[in-house]
Amino acid sequence: MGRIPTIDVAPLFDASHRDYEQTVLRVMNACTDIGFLSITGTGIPDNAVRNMRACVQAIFNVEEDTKWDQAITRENYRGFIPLGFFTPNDGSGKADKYEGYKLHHEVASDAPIRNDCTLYGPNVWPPQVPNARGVILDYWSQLDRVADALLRTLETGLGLPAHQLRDAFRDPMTNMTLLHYPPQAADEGGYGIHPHKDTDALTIIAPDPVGGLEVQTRDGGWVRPDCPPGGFVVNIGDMLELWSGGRLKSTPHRVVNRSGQERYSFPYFAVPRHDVVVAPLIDPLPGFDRPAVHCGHWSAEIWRTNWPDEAAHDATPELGTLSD
Ligand SMILES: O=C(O)CCC(=O)C(=O)O
Ligand SMILES: [Fe+2]
Repeated sequence: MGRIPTIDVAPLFDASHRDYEQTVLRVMNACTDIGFLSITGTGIPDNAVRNMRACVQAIFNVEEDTKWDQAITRENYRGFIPLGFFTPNDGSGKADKYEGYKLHHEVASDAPIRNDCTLYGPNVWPPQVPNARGVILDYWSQLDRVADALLRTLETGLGLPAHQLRDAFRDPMTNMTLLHYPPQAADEGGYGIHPHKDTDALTIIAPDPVGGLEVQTRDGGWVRPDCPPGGFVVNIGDMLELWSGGRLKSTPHRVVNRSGQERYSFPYFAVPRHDVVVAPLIDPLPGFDRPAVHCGHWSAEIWRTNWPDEAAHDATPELGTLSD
């Protein structure tokens, strides 16, 4: 344990590929070991990522006032999260050194699913960057395709019925955070993002070449993914850990931007439909005992407890915490 492998996932898009089974095994080994992997061979064109990065830079390259005017609200977790808007939930009171822009799976304002769960809806697209909607939704659909292939891989690897995981992602609560991390001085404490586990099922990130993502090994050290240009970093979140009864690992990670340059990131967080209840689909590992998570309730609690004056209570799902 301790190494983040790079895996060519091209065979995973074709179950009859002669390297399909071997590639499934390699992905499973990474996900049951460190819980992180770098992937190549996704078929995502380089210019989709390049356009996305330019778009994210343009979104943050506006007056500070604009960001506060278009900030997220308690009712709608979409739009800017200006620098220092939230303090981390670890009680330290130290704000993470990033600014963000929150997006969710795009749903039309008259879509029937909004009657079942009010968290669904259209995104707030930044009016200052007119091509943002097109560029981001194009990139998003590419990642939907990659996430689907990875979920099929995990179905195979865990011995689950075909589609058992993938079916949970029809009308998903998948979301994305656009992130801008200003450079941190060498003697400046704190984090871009403090150590945490992802609470979703699966995260996919196009790493910024300036670096800064660090992943905890089981012996407590920190390693950096060595992701080749054009590749993506994938990690298992708490929901897949729970579904797999503890076999797939949700691993703490953090961001420290000591590159001296601006860092931009846009993680895609795959989250199931609102009415999906995540619970082990196979016998849990000995000692793995966690309550089931209702995705709609979980999402609503994430929205609510991000506000520093909102406390978690007994019904708040136990996800993303570092104490096991
Ligand atoms: O910016 C990154 O590379 C990682 C961000 C992250 O871990 C998160 O948003 O959960
Ligand atoms: Fe994360």
